[in-house]
Amino acid sequence: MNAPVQTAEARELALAGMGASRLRKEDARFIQGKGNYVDDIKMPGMLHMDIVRSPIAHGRIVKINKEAALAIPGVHAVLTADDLKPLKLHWMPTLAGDVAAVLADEKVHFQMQEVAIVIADDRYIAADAVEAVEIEYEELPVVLDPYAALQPGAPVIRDDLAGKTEGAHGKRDHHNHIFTWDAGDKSAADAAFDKAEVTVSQHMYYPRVHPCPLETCGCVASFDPIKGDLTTFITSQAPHVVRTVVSMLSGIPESKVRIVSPDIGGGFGNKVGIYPGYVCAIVASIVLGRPVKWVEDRIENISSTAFARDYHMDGELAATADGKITGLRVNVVADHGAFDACADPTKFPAGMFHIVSGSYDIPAAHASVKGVYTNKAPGGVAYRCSFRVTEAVYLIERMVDVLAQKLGMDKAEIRAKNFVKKEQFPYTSAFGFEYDSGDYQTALDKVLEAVDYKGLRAEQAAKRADPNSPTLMGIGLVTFTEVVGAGPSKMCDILGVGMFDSCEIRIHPTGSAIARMGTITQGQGHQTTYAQIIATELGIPSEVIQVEEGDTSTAPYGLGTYGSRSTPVAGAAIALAARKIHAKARKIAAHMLEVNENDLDWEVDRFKVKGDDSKFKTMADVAWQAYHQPPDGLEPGLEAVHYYDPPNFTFPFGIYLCVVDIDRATGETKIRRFYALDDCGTRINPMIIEGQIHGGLTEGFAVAMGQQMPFDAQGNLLGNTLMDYFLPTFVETPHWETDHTVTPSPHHPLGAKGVAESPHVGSIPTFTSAVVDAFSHLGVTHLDMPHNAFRTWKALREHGAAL
Ligand code: PCD
Ligand SMILES: [Cu+]
Repeated sequence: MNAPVQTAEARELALAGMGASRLRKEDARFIQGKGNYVDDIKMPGMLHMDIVRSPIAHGRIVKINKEAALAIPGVHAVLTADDLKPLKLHWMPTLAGDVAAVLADEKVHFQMQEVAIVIADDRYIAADAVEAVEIEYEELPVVLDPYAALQPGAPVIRDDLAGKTEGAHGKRDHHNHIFTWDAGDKSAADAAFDKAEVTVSQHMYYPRVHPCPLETCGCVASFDPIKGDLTTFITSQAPHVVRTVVSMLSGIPESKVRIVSPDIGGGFGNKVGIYPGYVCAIVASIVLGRPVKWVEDRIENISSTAFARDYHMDGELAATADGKITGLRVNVVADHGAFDACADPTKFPAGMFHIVSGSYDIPAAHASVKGVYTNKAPGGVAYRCSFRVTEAVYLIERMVDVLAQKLGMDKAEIRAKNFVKKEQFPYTSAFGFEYDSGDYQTALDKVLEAVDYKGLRAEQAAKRADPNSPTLMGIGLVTFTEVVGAGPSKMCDILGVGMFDSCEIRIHPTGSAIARMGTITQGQGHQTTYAQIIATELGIPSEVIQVEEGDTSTAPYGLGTYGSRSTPVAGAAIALAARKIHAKARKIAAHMLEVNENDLDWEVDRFKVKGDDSKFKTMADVAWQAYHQPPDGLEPGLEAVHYYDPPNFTFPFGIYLCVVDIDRATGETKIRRFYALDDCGTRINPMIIEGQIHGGLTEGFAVAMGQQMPFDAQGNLLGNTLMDYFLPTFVETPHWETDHTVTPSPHHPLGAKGVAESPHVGSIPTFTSAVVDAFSHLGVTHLDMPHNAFRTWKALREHGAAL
């Protein structure tokens, strides 16, 4: 009997390649508790580190007494800044061009700052020893408000910068001023405002929040005193960058430093930076010659590792009387805490904030961001957003609503009127971004129809007409554009290393494969989706393609995973590495079939001789040949490496609509409906995309409806536990409806754009838009987040709408 003939479609399905909702390969180990996280790593002779932290937000260190701590049995060392000084490691450079104290040097600048470390036999002894370290402080006045910090007589936060009038990003004009960064054309924007028929302005505060991944930060550092090798397992979203920085700081050749990011329990930007704890654990391992583990607890994570946002924003729009936007002006005061430790591409101290013109064709625009020091923890990371895109999208979407309100126009109508039109792409914004592709109107129409927008507005009007309605109904609409995939090396670097990414693929003789990339999954499912790209490109089933990331000793150099850059950058590298292999495979197949390369057609998983379906060689046949008997003149083996430097960012977009019902008696807000349409170009795994959207929407819900990091007057962070800091569970999380359109990126080899951050960036202003919409008939133009029941109830009272 002949073997069953499989159609091309059947063979394609069997590959589980691009477009397939392939189940996550990583889940088999995660759901069985077989993940391997930093805290699962145990090494022979391993010691444990814990950190002594400042109880006050600002003060001088008068005295540190280690005696009692050192006397506890099992304590190996207590180290302070003075111990790090001879190694010049008591301060370290930050990604933003500032320096940050590794251990407080004479002064503490924020509550919970790292002051000393204790290394002991186990975590419990270390914790006891932390309590036993005696530190005397002389308290200094605390400044928490960035506007107050810029007053002439404000307390000096950074004594170490005394007299420095120049920072990493230009002039400093006050002792607490970090930088002022401008984008766009100020005089053009001013001229638009001078001529405007209508102008609106709005102040808004985007609160300080924390990414709060389930797994906190930590590492296991192991220095081998004999070989001089340093291996560190670390919760890092950018292991290669860590290797470079560790080598630069320690003087150990980069070839002797191995950084491994094992499984990571969520990153969300929190694991991009290099924290004092990592540096201290590495130093401790070098000093003691034994492996040292450090893992933060939840309170340490929320209070001291990177926060996000904390932007005080003023927006202004100029427009014609019929709603065409003619100008945009934005002023931001950015609270960076005590050290400028923002994680942004080097040349962008406010990240990609200048995407602030959004999805709209605005002819003249200017934005200015002023970074300020305060007595708070440093950070400023891209919490599920590609470097301050969240703040930018929030601002423009709020402003367009404010303008619509002033003009009495519908939210959807004013947006459609100002969209960058399909035929305008590639479109260069007033800030200089070249938007690669988009089709906003099609997406908007789809959403408005899906939710019956007219019907919703009619229902809202009826509710408003009824004075006894128990609820206020609000409809939020946001039409956002993101900028992800940092980035072209000519624009984006981290500490001088261009933001390219990489992929290496090796096909084995029997036709299975291993592939390694410079990115690192933290839950996104790269092991599943990357294999799908290779499967489609090379005709090898996803199932036999092993994807490995995160070990600097094996993976090619890459800049890591954040800013939704993996698909736009590494995803392209994967496709192009696969195409190099494909080109070689074609030569081998031609040799095997004794035809010219040009006489071959590629079909799913095989090269076929043109016009003769019976003559073909599959990729598996070719792989065997490559190792068995390659054609003369061709080297054996079948592998390729590709480093991809994107020509541009990608610009995914989305249209989100939210309906809320606010209880007029309690202020409780029910999310009745949330409809999210996303366009990320070519979709690799629709199921994973949907999961990413659900996760990002849930995090957006958390930020908009509950997350905040309030401080008391002394600088104590109130609410640094999960009792207080809002992490929605299944119980609080609304039901999400998802939809999509597909507008491929013209410059990406697969047409794919990043997607993971879109739902976060897009949803937050949608919630605010909905809540404010419920109050808009009362003349309310804006309400700051979080929209928790208490704050919303106060607004109901203030505007005479409470029952
Ligand atoms: N078109 C397309 C796109 C995409 N995709 C898919 O999806 C995902 C994603 O992707 P993307 O967008 O590219 O991104 P990535 O880079 O990878 O990632 C990153 C992100 O991611 C997200 N998501 C997530 N998830 C999880 N689970 N976890 C985590 O952690 C996380 N994180 C978050 C964040 S925050 Mo930042 O860092 O802040 O900046 S950024 C971020 C993957 O898997 C991929 O493959 C597909 O399929 N298609
Ligand atoms: Cu961001």
